[in-house]
Formats: sequence, structure tokens, C-alpha cells
Amino acid sequence: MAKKVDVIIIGAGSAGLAALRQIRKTTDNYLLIDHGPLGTTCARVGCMPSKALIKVAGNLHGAARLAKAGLVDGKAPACNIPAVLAHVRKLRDGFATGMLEATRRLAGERLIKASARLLGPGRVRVGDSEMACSRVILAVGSRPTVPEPWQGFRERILTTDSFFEQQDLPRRLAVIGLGLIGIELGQAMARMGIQVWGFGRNPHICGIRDSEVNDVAIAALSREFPLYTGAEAHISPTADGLRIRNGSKEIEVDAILAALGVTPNTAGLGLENLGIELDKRGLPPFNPHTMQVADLPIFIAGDANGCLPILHEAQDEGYIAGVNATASAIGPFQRRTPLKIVFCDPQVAAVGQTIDKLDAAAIVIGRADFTEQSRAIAEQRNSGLLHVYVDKLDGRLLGAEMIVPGAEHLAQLLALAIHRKLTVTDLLTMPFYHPTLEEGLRTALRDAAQQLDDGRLPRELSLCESCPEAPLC
Ligand SMILES: Cc1cc2nc3c(=O)[nH]c(=O)nc-3n(C[C@H](O)[C@H](O)[C@H](O)COP(=O)(O)OP(=O)(O)OC[C@H]3O[C@@H](n4cnc5c(N)ncnc54)[C@H](O)[C@@H]3O)c2cc1C
Ligand SMILES: NC(=O)c1ccc[n+]([C@@H]2O[C@H](COP(=O)([O-])OP(=O)(O)OC[C@H]3O[C@@H](n4cnc5c(N)ncnc54)[C@H](O)[C@@H]3O)[C@@H](O)[C@H]2O)c1
Repeated sequence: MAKKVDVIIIGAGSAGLAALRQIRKTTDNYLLIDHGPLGTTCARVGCMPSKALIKVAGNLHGAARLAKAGLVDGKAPACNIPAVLAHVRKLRDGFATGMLEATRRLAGERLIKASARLLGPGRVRVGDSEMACSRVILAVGSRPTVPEPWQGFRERILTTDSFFEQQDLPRRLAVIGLGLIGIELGQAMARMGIQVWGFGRNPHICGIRDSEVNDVAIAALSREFPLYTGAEAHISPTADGLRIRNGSKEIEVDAILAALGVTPNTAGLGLENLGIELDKRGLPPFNPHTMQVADLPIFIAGDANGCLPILHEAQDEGYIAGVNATASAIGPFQRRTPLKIVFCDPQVAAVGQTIDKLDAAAIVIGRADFTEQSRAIAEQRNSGLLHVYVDKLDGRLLGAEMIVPGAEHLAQLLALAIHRKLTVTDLLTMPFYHPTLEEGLRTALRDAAQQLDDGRLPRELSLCESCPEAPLC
């Protein structure tokens, strides 16, 4: 007779741990299964080491610009790549160790280091044992996609699983795939003095949907490394490296960074034993508000479900799965306002609804050109474009997309505004300190306001019916 527990969580990453925090509120009778390496993708090979590298590369770039402008004596510093990689690993180890300790603290003896496979809805093979459970949470994450034909020259292919373990980096490198990883790491490596070429088959980079913002992004980022978009890149081995051909462009490189997206770790998980139809990627149907798989006592959260492979969404999905896996009745949860930030320079961000999902006739687009933004000029980083999408009828902010300095902060602010269903007028009554990058957002909001109604700008300060007696100063 198989041992029975209330819940089995497969995967101790960010989604699995978020689920566990909820489950522990209701039961001690759970198991957390992970074959390792433990410590989460985010801390080990994802968000955190990549941001550590981007910071060093950004500092090098700043120093090079000061030298070029003659504002410091001497030449631009040359990057010590092995030292930078060691520095990134040291920080990374701190983050990963912290996550590992948190995992052990949370799960204690209920953490089992083994591979898990579903045998049926309430049956899981854990290593060599069979377990029975009332509910299962699948939080197995994803891995970098590497096309089958590339296996022939695998030793010249880096992915984010191997990148941060390198002691040094090749001097000529092609980044294939110009989504979030390709652009973030491609720019960082170019700033470290590596010759980098970027190839993407999508005409849009960084997942940008707004064509005008995309054009500005390509122009801004290709000043640092050439970007070839909108065509398939063909790769063949040469005596000393790899040849990349994309239309008329042909180059030879030492290695490739494959940044082609992620593949959920569901192969070998036994999904075929659940008696449900899988999609063409081999993924099960699930409800994104309950995380339930079909009508089974199974939940799927994080990168594993192939839907929104970013950290805060993985954590939210783990939370929902954890609550529902221990609830007497499964309930739907509201998902947050969509938010995406790409940590290139200038930063790219998208918040709320994207332009491809909006009816062009029902919105106005407020625009701010950051080449003319005063704080950005003072800091010599004046480039970029910000678009806000506003409902023509009620002036409500629906979404925004941008490539601008400080986009991470503007996007967070806009996410709150969209979540609170604020209008352009509501936002324009907010104080905007001078000189800040937020004043660039005000330019876009005023532009949108002018296009609404009769074209008159809204009154940004209200007349007070009875002004407070207290002095302001
Ligand atoms: C380079 C890079 C940079 C990123 N930067 C950002 C960023 O800046 N911001 C952001 O929001 N997101 C970023 N992300 C995305 C973010 O890291 C992921 O969305 C998130 O970590 C996914 O968490 P998860 O819990 O779904 O998966 P994971 O953390 O990968 O957890 C899955 C776990 O399941 C285990 N497992 C798999 N199969 C089995 C099995 N059969 N049996 C037992 N255990 C198993 C694995 O060992 C692993 O521990 C980045 C990703 C990468 C690669
Ligand atoms: N700042 C962040 O939030 C951040 C940073 C890095 C990674 N991530 C997460 O990690 C995941 C993986 O990142 P990613 O950049 O690998 O994926 P991605 O989905 O962002 O981009 C993959 C890109 O590769 C292109 N592509 C696919 N096959 C190709 C081919 N054969 N030739 C040329 N181009 C090809 C796609 O068109 C797409 O533009 C992302 O989904 C993202 O959510 C997030």
C-alpha cells in the first residue's frame, strides 16, 4: 500500500515554495519533491546573476563614456571578464544559498531530493517509491530551449544554465533570439568588450508589441551591438567556430548564446497518465485563475505551465495552487495587472494591455519622446519613447509600452494607476517633482489628455470649495 499524504508539490522553485507557504497553513502532511539543483532558477541561473552582471557592465559602459567625453583622465577601463564572472558567481551563491536555507527551513524532513513522475491523478512515483496523495502541485519550471539540430555543435552553445559557470567568455559571440535574455545579456556582454551580434527571427525585440516603440528600441540598442531581426539564422560548424548566416549577413563566431525561449520541464513527468488531452507542446489544459489542471485534483504553477514565465507570476500561481490544493472548494483568483520589465539600457517595459489587444478606434495614444526629456539630457541618457494607451470614452489608462531610462519605476507607477482604474486626469493631479524622469510620463499623459474630448487640457489643480486654514509654510 502506497504511503498517502495530503499534498505533493513537485518542484522546489519559486512557484513550489510559494505553494508550500500556503499549504503549511493547513496541513503538515505534505511532501516537497525536487531532484535538484535546489536554490531556484531565479537565484541560481536567472533573475539575480543576470542583474549582477548587467550592473557591472553598466558601470563599465559609464566609465567608458566619461573617458570618451574627456571627463576623466586616462583610457576607458578594460574589463577583466574572469573576475567579473567570479564576482557574479559570488553574489549568485549568496542568493542561491539563501533560497536553499529557506527551502530547508520551510520543508524540513518533508523535502525529498528525488525525481518525481505522475502515475495517475493521485499517484506519484518518487525516486523508487510510490506515493499516494489527495492533490498534486506541478511546479517543475522550465529550461532553455535548444533546437535538436544544434545538438551537433553543443560544445559551442551557451545557455543561461551554463553561462554563469563559465570561467571566461568567448571573444566573438552570436546571441540567437532577441527576447528578454538575448537583449539583456547581449548588451551586457557587448559592454564587457565582447564582440556580439544579435539575431532574432521576430521583427520585434524584447517581446515589444508596439511597432513604433520597437523601432526606437532597435535603433537605440543596435548602437551597442548589431541586431539582425525578422529572418531565420542558419548555423553551420567551421574549423574554428560557427558560421551564422541570416539573409545576406554572414559572420563567424566562437560560440552562440541560445536565447530562444524556455521549454516547460514536463517531458518525463507522466502527464500522459492523467487521461486528458495535451496540447501540441505536450502541456495540459489548466485554468489560470485556479491553476487547476482540467477537472483533476492537480494544479500547475510557474514556468511549468508555459504561460507567463516571469518571477512574480510564478509566485502568484504557486500561491493560488497552494491555497486551492488545501481548500474544500477550489476558488478562482484575480490575476494582477500585466507587467514586464527588461533590464537593458534604456530599459523596456510593458504594463497593462498591449496595443495589439486594443481596438485602435477606441483609444488615444499619449506620446513622450525622451530625446527631449530634461533630466535624461542632464544625465546624458536622453533617448527613448513612451506610449500610454487611454480609453477614448472615459480617459482611463489601459496600458503603456516604452523604452526609456528609468522604465522600471515608471512602469511600476503605471501598474498601480491601471490597477486602481485611474484616468489621465487623476494622474495629472499628482505632483511631479522637477527634474525627474517622471516628468516624461507627464508629457505622455498631457499628450493623451489633449486628444480626449474637446482637446482642452484638464485642470490639473482643483479649485477648493473651502481651503484648509493651516498654513502651507
Ligand atoms: C537568465 C534569466 C533571467 C531572468 N530574469 C528575470 C527577471 O529579471 N524578472 C523576472 O520576473 N523573471 C526573470 N526570469 C524568469 C524567472 O526566473 C522564472 O520565471 C522563475 O524562476 C520560474 O520559477 P519556477 O518556480 O516556475 O521554476 P524553478 O525555479 O525552475 O523551479 C522548478 C524546480 O522543479 C524541479 N524539477 C523539475 N522537474 C522535476 C521533477 N520531475 N521532479 C522533481 N523536481 C523537478 C527543478 O529542479 C527546480 O528546482 C529569468 C529567467 C532567466 C533564465
Ligand atoms: N527581465 C525579465 O523579466 C526577464 C529577463 C530574462 C528572462 N526572462 C524570462 O525568461 C524567459 C526566457 O527568456 P528568452 O529571452 O529566452 O525568451 P523570450 O521568449 O523572451 O524570447 C525568445 C526569442 O527568441 C526568438 N526565437 C525563437 N526561436 C528562434 C530561432 N530559431 N531563431 C531566432 N530567434 C528565435 C523568439 O522570436 C523570441 O523573440 C522569458 O520568457 C522571460 O519571461 C525574464
